[in-house]
Amino acid sequence: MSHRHPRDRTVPVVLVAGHLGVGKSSLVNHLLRHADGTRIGVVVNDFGALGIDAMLVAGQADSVTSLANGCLCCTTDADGLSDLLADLTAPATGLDLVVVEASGLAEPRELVRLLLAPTDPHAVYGGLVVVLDAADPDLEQARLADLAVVNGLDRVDDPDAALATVRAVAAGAVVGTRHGALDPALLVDPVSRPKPAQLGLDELLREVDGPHAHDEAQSVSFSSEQPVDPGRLAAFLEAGPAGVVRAKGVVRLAGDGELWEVQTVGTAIRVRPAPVRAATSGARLVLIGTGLDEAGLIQALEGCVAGADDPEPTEHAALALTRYA
Ligand SMILES: Nc1nc2c(ncn2[C@@H]2O[C@H](COP(=O)(O)OP(=O)(O)OP(=O)(O)O)[C@@H](O)[C@H]2O)c(=O)[nH]1
Repeated sequence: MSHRHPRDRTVPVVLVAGHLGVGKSSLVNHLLRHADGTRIGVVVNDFGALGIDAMLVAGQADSVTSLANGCLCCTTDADGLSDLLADLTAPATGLDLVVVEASGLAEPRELVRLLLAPTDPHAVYGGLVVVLDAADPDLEQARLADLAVVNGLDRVDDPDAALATVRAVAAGAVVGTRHGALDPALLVDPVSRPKPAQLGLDELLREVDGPHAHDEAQSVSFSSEQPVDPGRLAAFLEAGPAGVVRAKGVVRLAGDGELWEVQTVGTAIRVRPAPVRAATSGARLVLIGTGLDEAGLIQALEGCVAGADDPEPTEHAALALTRYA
């Protein structure tokens, strides 16, 4: 995305929700510690609850704490949220991801509605992450999630059974964690920035953070010289392919021949006209997640490519996908 004009730059805003004590702060702290070059803005309603490591904190001004690794942490209540999000996603802040920890703010559903309000040109909805207790997952919340994080797998006898219970009801992606150790790459593309010669504080903290290492996100890349069938691609994305947390890329649609940018988080799909005429006659897609069946996913995507035997697309065929614009 770095080739785009700053006006085009959008920052995903991810909402983290879940019951009291389920591991939301652990997850947010893990993201901050493992941010590497990615600049994360965190919105909480109380710094104390987050308990950011003192070592990570570089400076504090009123309700904003700037962390030594370029991340920012802010406090607000629900009323101040939209103004704060507009500030945090403004190009001048240089943030790559904003995470809103929902505890105590409001109902997750309300917040999603607020985040989806298209008032801020730089913010894009990055998905609802619901943290669940592996020992007693709230299945109602699991249904709402774009990404359900089943945390506390170290505290249950049968982690696979805990994951299967959630997978049975979740529409979006499901990932298991211990101590909130979620790979940030599941939420945002890693950004590499020049590193100082010294170890950063986040790196130092990570050295002592060994047991909470995360399962690395995987990616599967697909490309085709031929355009895709919008209906089949939409059905593939809507089904929430197993293990896929995010998908992104550009696709040319059979029929109208237009080029679209596609981004998904769980089963939340977003498309927009590709901002740059990307040099593809067909499709380039990357699927990001855990436990991916590469061969199966490639095969499924090959099935979305328009074939010579397909009937002529109707005038409205593209709507199957472009209705998400
Ligand atoms: N054993 C174990 N403990 C965990 C795990 N995740 C979090 N904890 C501990 O559980 C407690 C609560 O975790 P937090 O991350 O503060 O939970 P929270 O959801 O942010 O809590 P609230 O902000 O109070 O809603 C802390 O003492 C954590 O260290 C886990 O996967 N396994």
